[in-house]
Amino acid sequence: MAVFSKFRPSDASLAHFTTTYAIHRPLIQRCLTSGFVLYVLSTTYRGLSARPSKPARKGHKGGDGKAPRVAVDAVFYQRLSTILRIVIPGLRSKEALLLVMHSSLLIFRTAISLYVAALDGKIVASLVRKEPLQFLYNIIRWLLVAIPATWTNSWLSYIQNKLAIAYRTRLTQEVMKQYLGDEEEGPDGKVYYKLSNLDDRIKNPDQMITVDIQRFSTHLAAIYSNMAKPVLDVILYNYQLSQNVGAEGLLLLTIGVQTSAALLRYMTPPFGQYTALSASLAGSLRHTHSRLAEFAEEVAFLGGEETEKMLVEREYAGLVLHENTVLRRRWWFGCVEEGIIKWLWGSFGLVVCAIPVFFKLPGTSSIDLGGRTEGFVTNRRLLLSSSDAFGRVMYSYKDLSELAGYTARVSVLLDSMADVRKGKFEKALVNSAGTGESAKLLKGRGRVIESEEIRFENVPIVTPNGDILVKSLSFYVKPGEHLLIVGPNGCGKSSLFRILGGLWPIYGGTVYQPPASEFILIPQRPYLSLGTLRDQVIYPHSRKDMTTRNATDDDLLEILAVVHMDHVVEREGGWDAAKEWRDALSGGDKQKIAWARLFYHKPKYAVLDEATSLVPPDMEGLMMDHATKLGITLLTVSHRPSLWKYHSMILHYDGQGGYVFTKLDAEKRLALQEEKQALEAKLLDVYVHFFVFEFFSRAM
Ligand SMILES: Nc1ncnc2c1ncn2[C@@H]1O[C@H](COP(=O)(O)OP(=O)(O)OP(=O)(O)O)[C@@H](O)[C@H]1O
Repeated sequence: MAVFSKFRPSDASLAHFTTTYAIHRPLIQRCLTSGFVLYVLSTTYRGLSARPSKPARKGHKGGDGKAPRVAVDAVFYQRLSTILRIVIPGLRSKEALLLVMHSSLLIFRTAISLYVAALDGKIVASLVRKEPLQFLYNIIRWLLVAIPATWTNSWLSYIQNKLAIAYRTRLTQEVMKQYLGDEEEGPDGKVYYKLSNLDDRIKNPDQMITVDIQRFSTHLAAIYSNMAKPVLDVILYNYQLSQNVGAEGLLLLTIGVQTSAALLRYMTPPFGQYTALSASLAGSLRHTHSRLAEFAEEVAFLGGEETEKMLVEREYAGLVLHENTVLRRRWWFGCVEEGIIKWLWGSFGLVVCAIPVFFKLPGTSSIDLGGRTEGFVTNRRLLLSSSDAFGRVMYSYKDLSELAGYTARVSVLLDSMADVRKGKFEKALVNSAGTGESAKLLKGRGRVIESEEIRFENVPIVTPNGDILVKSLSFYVKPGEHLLIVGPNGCGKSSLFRILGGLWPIYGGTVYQPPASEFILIPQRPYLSLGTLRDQVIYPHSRKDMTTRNATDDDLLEILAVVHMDHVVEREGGWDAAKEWRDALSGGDKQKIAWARLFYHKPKYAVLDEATSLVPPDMEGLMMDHATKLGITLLTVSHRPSLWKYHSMILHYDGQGGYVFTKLDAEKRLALQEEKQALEAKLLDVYVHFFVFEFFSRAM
């Protein structure tokens, strides 16, 4: 029933307006439709462009100790563009090709949906008109269109997942390159060490590299189809709709939808911030668990279960509290969102679909019941798809916020690594570090010069938190002149090796040292890698490196025989046996394997940090003799006097910031030590006699 035609203009001007409008309607339609397209594009652009971020709420601190500043703002786009350059390195890259394929499929799918909407209307119209042949023909078209439709959907999901994997691979490769360094990495490397020891920004790089990068990649791959496709859909469906119901209806619909959408956007909680905080809290929980697994034996012997439980529960409670808060916000937001997107917009749509049924639009011819039904069904389908697409644009803002959260995590990782490589650290310093002479010293930088011998000239020993252990240290080690380093606990003996190994920054003076490949460190608890028994002896060499240097398994067996460990090859199931060697070998055996590693590599210098503390004295002598026989110069930290005789120089820290560097006469020093011990024993004897005498004389 065309109600519109029943209205009679009450005066001439209205009649004139209606006639003019009818004449110019095609132009008005075109203007309104183009205006609509521009409007959708500009609102989408504004929706995606930077907006001022809300300040982080009080008490919401990231697990890494900083309030996460996460929002869809300029910082986010700047971070994202940096990461995009990594994950899509060029227009000819595999990722760019996948994106082009993805976009083409998205357009193809929208075209199919438009065709299906029209077909749906035709099927219902043939039912209303009672045309069985037409109905059958349309059903066959329906079945035929299902073939490309299903094919496209499967391809879309396949390519999206491939994109996620490709992004993840690029990002992981880039991060690993920075984290573990290139092959020719100089002293700028060792980022994996510096990140956790010299900088406070990253608490759990493992979680960031394995979990956060994966989530970021999945979100980034999804966000493209979640945003690009709906925007395209909104434009195409609405264009088609404006042809069917008139652009005027579309204008009204747009005003209604945009007003409610603005309200919805205003009410959207900061999901990006929540995501970053969740990832950070989950990382802390994981870190606490992995520490427990790593130190299980120590905790078990100390009976620390209750304390560990408390620590894990505290981390878990923090995570759950946050997740529950997010869940509650998601719940009410879900209600509002569905109410507006599904129900309110649904009603707007029905009203728009009813326009051509109740009103005869100027410039259109009258249609029968079948035609009206066909128009209604097609328009309704278009509207449902369009509102669904617009809903997805709205939802994608939530996705975009979450992506902002993961982008922030990945960026912090990349930025911290870049800073650490440049020697810029962010670490809480001791109070004294900020004042006077200490502050001046911490601003300085020393030099490293490659040399045959080791020589420190006026080098300060400073811990990563700015504690100055020794203001200016000078000593040298010439090839063949073994150095013994002694001093009280915590005075900086091992720190010296950290400076030598390029792990700690040099704040002054000059360090002369041979390249890192000419050093090997044996700590008290040697590192055993994942891999075979052979890998433990030749670490960090690979089997290929071993073949290159013409070493065979028999040579390795001979080396193991020196440290009385040759029996383990048979006991453990051969050279190719792979297990968790950290648990399979005893403390002393681990030290012997580390010594075997030293004998395999035969470096110029060996740094021994309490490296014989767990082996019997006779074995200790054997190992030291063999090392000197191989021409290895030793830098030894040890509290055992039995090792003195192997060294010709001594560096003695006094624990107060001072030190003595001099020749070591082991015999004289031992004699003095014995004399000192004898005097101490005599003194003790005198004290005991004195106290016994005093006690009895008072008692009498
Ligand atoms: N990664 C680090 N961050 C901050 N301070 C550190 C770090 N590593 C070591 N330190 C500090 O540096 C100081 C010297 O440590 P170092 O390991 O050199 O002592 P040491 O003389 O070898 O002692 P010990 O004989 O007990 O092994 C200690 O106070 C220690 O707390």
